[in-house]
Amino acid sequence: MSVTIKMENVKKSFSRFEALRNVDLEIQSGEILGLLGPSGAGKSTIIKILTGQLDPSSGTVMIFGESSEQVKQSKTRKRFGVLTDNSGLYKRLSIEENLKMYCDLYDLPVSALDEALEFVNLVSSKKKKVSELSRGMMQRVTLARAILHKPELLFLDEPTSALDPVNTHHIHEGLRKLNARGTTILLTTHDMYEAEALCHRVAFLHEGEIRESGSPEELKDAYRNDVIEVELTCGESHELPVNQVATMDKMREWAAAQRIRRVHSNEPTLGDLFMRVTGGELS
Ligand SMILES: Nc1ncnc2c1ncn2[C@@H]1O[C@H](COP(=O)(O)OP(=O)(O)OP(=O)(O)O)[C@@H](O)[C@H]1O
Repeated sequence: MSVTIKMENVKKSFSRFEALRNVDLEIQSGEILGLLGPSGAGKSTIIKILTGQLDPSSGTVMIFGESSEQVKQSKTRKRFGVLTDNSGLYKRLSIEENLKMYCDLYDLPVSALDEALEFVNLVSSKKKKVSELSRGMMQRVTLARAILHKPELLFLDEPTSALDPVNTHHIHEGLRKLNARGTTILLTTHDMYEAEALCHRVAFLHEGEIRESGSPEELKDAYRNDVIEVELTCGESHELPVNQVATMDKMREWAAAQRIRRVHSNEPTLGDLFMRVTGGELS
């Protein structure tokens, strides 16, 4: 595995406000990394810096082994696909006409358009004008545009925030397939289920700093409190340490008297970790 993205000591200030304080982030090729954090944490700022829409105030940013300055001058940007909230679509044109323009720009066959529309579940709506689309449809068109040229690296700023569960599932399947074909993906999300379902690694960003990173399993292990919660039929609830003889004795006693209603493992969710890392500022 090689390193696709490397950010070292990256700071970004807007006037006197420090949006990014000291970001170190590495993404390996073939990885799906989820950037999690409350509103205003700096997630979009990181994506904008990586995609050349903003310059960092200091620090180094390397993508495919090139500095962010070199990337701006080279053809490397064609290796990216980007989805941000800025759609850049022509409202008076249809979905198909908009995407056709991008096919021409990237010198792609029209078959690429159909494949991308299939990916976002919009084949039957391709004649619709962009001005007539719902927010979720618009989001899917911008996603189709981002993957049209089969990029090696995909930046997705909240890719499913406006989607219903069926389309979210469809997009997740598509992203997994793209990743299986080798696409590296950096996505931001507020949806902890999405993070857990899709990401090999997650990084928690808070107040412009990465506070924790690792695979969802590693992070949950690190924060696990080794207790089980036993709910009894009388309504009482008891927390007991796992792997202790006394716990097993108690469980045996309750089981013999048929007093156990439910047993919970108390494994923390990514949502629990988010709350701990960010001090409970869910957005
Ligand atoms: N162009 C700008 N000028 C001034 N401040 C900015 C600018 N862009 C972002 N900020 C500030 O930087 C901080 C980080 O913003 P950013 O958009 O990166 O957050 P975010 O984590 O993506 O939030 P959200 O989840 O709400 O999209 C915020 O406090 C925001 O107000």
